[in-house]
Amino acid sequence: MTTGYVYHEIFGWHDTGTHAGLFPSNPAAGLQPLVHVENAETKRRLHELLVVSGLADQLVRLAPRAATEEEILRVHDRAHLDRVRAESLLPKGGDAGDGLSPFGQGAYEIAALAAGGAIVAVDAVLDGVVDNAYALVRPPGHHAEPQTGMGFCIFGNVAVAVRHAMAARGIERVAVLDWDVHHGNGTQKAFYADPDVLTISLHQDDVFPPRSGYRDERGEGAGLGSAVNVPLPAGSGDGAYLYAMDTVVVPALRAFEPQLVLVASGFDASAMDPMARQMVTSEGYRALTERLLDTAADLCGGRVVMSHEGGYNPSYVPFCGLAVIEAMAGVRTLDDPFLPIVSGFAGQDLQPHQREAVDAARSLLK
Ligand SMILES: Cc1nn(C)c(C)c1/N=N/c1ccc(/C=C/C(=O)NO)cc1
Ligand SMILES: [Zn+2]
Repeated sequence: MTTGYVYHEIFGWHDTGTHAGLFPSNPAAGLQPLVHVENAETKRRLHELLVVSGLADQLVRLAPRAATEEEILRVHDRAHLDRVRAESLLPKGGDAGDGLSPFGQGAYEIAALAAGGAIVAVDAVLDGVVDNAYALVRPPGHHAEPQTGMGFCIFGNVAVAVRHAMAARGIERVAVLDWDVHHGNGTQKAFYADPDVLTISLHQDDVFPPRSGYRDERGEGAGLGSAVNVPLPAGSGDGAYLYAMDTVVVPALRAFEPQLVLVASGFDASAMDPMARQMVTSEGYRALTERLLDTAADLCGGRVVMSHEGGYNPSYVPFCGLAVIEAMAGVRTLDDPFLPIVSGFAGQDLQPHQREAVDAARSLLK
């Protein structure tokens, strides 16, 4: 398999600051300047592991380009784009829109490059230059809604790439699988009334955005049934995620018959992530990827494009990302040294209450 890879050092220059919008340093209250979880380090370390493992040499390097205004406006309102661009001109930057997502000067150009990176990956797959592709972009995008950024996201990278595939490349049906541990609310909202875009989100139940990603969020109007949500209980590990993949995601994809599959690929469902309480291991991510690729091979010539989202443990995200991209390229390089620890956690296998949660989601499939 030939796998495309998008990365650019400037993604590491996106400045998310030291206050996360709500927690400015306050010595009298014991608050030190924050090390923001959404920082460059985790993505840089994944990139460097791809290089050091030798896997990068087996990937087709794709240079990102900036998404144009027109491409961003296929998903976002003019007001959102203009506000981000205006605040991005300020020396101290601004916020993506929810007050929790600060950014520095020049963030507009970096966010446009992230969305454009996902577009470049889609074009390389649709042009047959590569079989599949991974866009290691930053800032993430899956929380960004048409009218506002949110949860560290400025523009909906995946949503912009979906609209590009449909408007500029004539693709008629696109499926998005979001395995980031947080609900893919932005992508869901962009296509909630669109029957030609299937959005599937696997996420820890009710973490972020608050009260978002419930099973009964299934789409609206012509789009009813085109959104699938699988909220999973805290503590869900490889067994629960693979059961959800096998009994909900794969059947939904087979029924929808997409011509292209995008993945909002976050690794914050991992067993070592600070932002949630799931237990997925690198081998769990590898198995999820293999199942997805097998399904995509049957449905759409294996056309799968992944765009990086969350994932905040700088030691473990690299090995989770390595496992996914190895599966995409069909090779193995370095073993995950943390695997003996995390795979040994009690409860990695499917638990009754997790089976019930997945079965409840499956019962709502159209
Ligand atoms: C709610 C709420 N209220 N307050 C006061 C705060 C500070 C709240 N959470 N902020 C969050 C919590 C989690 C994320 C995860 C993003 C990600 O990794 N997505 O993939 C972003 C912001
Ligand atoms: Zn996340």
